[in-house]
Parts: sequence; C-alpha cells; structure tokens
Amino acid sequence: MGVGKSTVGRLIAERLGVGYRDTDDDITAEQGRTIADIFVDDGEPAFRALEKDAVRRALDEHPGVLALGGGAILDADTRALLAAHRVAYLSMDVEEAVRRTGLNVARPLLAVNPRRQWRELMEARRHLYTEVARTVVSTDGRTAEEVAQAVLDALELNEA
Ligand SMILES: Nc1ncnc2c1ncn2[C@@H]1O[C@H](COP(=O)(O)OP(=O)(O)O)[C@@H](O)[C@H]1O
Ligand SMILES: O=C(O)C1=C[C@@H](OP(=O)(O)O)[C@@H](O)[C@H](O)C1
Ligand SMILES: [Mg+2]
Repeated sequence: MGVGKSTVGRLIAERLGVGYRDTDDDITAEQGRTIADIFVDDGEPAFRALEKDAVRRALDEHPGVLALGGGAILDADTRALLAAHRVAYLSMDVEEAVRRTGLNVARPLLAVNPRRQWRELMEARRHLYTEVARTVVSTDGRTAEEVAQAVLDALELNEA
C-alpha cells in the first residue's frame, strides 16, 4: 500500500508500449463506488471476494502490465495464478510508507495508527509477497522512474 505499484506500473507499461490495468480501478468502475466505501459498507471479506474475481479476469484478459492492490496476495488461488506471471514485489521501509500514504482515507486499512497498522500488515504478508515475486525491488530513496527502470532490468524486459 502506497509503495508505488500503480504509479510504477503505468510507467513500465509506457516504456514497454503495452497496456496498463489496475485491479483497484476495475473494482471501482464495476461497483461505481470507492474502495473505501466498499470496505465501510460491505466489509473487507466482501472486498476480497471482488478483488479475487477482478484479478482472475484481468490476468485472463489483459496481456500488458497489471497493478494489484496490496492485499490481493492474501488469497491462495490468486497466488497460484500469479505463478505463471512475471511478478515484481516493490518494497519500502515503514517511514517511507507513512510519508507516501499519510492519513489517507483512500486506504482504509491505514486510516487509524498507520505506522503500527503498516508494520502488522507487512509482518503478516511479507512471506506471501516473496512467495509470488520473481524479483524484489526496493523503492526507498528512488524516484518512480528509477523504480520502473529497476523492475525492467530485474525482469529483463526490453523497452519498445
Ligand atoms: N518512488 C517513489 N517515491 C516517492 N513517492 C512515490 C514513489 N512511487 C509512488 N509514489 C507516490 O506514493 C503514493 C502512492 O503511490 P501508488 O502508486 O498509489 O502506490 P500503490 O499503488 O502501491 O498503493 C502516490 O502519491 C505516488 O505519487
Ligand atoms: O493492501 C491492502 O490490503 C489494500 C491495498 C489497496 O491498494 P494499493 O496497494 O494499490 O494501495 C486497496 O486494494 C485496498 O485499500 C486494500
Ligand atoms: Mg495502487
């Protein structure tokens, strides 16, 4: 959350000359409401079910760069699907996370005590990110453009 998946994903797609898609955008468009509203109205499990479908559909239909929401990898079926794809895990430290997300109501899981919430989420998830990733790219002290370049290099992707 806030590491730059959506920003960097878009840059990588531009550099490769392919399409960009983001499962959070797909869910928002399909539901006609924000991610925060879905969490508040229906709860996190309902959001995760929508997210699981959105990821499966996007992986099926979309040949370009796909940005996932940070919690998509909580689902075991999603992790299994990702095994067939070149997945980059973008990492950052907690101070950078708080700087980038702040008290951002668009990210409901970080709305209260973001520093502690972020640490707890990462402790629960880090091994899952590592499990699905072909490469881990640190974003600390790097611009989004530098991160995009590091991902292209690490995955040996050639620009258009
Ligand atoms: N490398 C970076 N350095 C500093 N800020 C960044 C970087 N990448 C993204 N950001 C900023 O951090 C915030 C979160 O980025 P976003 O792409 O939405 O992350 P994610 O999709 O992983 O939640 C945005 O304000 C974005 O402009
Ligand atoms: O990590 C998470 O559980 C979430 C990350 C968000 O996406 P980003 O990682 O793009 O912020 C969004 O899907 C939702 O707020 C839940
Ligand atoms: Mg995003």
